[in-house]
Amino acid sequence: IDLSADLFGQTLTSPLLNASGVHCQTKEELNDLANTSNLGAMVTKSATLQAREGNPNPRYYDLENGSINSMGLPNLGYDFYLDYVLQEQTKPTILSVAALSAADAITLLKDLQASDYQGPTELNLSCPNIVGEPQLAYDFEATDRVLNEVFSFYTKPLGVKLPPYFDLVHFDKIAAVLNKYPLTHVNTINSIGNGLWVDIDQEQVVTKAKGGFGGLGGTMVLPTALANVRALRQRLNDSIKVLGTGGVTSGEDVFAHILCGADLVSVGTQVMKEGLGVYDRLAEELKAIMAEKGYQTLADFRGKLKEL
Ligand SMILES: C=Cc1c(C(=O)O)[nH]c(=O)[nH]c1=O
Repeated sequence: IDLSADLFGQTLTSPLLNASGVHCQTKEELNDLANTSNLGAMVTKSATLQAREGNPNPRYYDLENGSINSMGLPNLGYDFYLDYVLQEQTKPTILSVAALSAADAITLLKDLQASDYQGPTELNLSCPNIVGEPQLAYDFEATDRVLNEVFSFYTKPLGVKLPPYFDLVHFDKIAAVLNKYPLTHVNTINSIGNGLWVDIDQEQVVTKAKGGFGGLGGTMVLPTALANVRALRQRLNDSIKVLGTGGVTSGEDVFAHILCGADLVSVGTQVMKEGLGVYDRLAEELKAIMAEKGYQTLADFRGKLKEL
């Protein structure tokens, strides 16, 4: 059984990654990822031009069937993560970047274009937890404008992190925009934005920022994640890879993401619940499913979801 996968020309021993934001903010956390078996590649916490504290605590809450977070984009700043991927990287790494404005995104990517970094970058267009800021990728015209300007100068490998869409016309619209650009990949989904959890005993919300509204992850988002992976795979040019993120807690979930078309699969909430050992479990479970079904490689079943 062969779990190898390709990350923009780099061969990975496993198709599994961490979801940006989970266990990837500090040097210690990034080094943990580098030393995690069955984690084929890793993604940094989305970096902004300036370091950020993020939202006040409580800002992450574990739920029976997932998680809710309003972290607020805490990160050590773009310079730290650029230095990490240039100097410290030992495992294939995707540099995730974010911006609070289109202007900041352009500034950051112009600097990255001028830097020695030649590796993959992921532009996060979907952070749901910046007070007062919309999730850019829900504005199709704005997304088109930003990507048009970015690709007027950026020539290195670049993908985007997308929010979940919930309307087939929206899948058509975002795919029509993305297919205009030489993107390496889309990573779908980010958390389902602006969910709300209620603590019945205390009769109050469980996270502080935005009155308790936050991004949802974990088991509860799996059907939405699978739909977005499938819909975008069906609509995007073959040259654009799909990284499936959302709701993975078992080898079956990894299998489902790949069956829907995912080239690679990221895991977030379940790492928060189970720790980095989850990757060994998921790899073993996936291999057992493949053996049971007579599949040797991921390509044997990738994208082959049958309809009725
Ligand atoms: C980059 C900010 C994000 C955050 C955050 O830092 O609040 N949480 C998410 O679920 N997704 C994000 O994209």
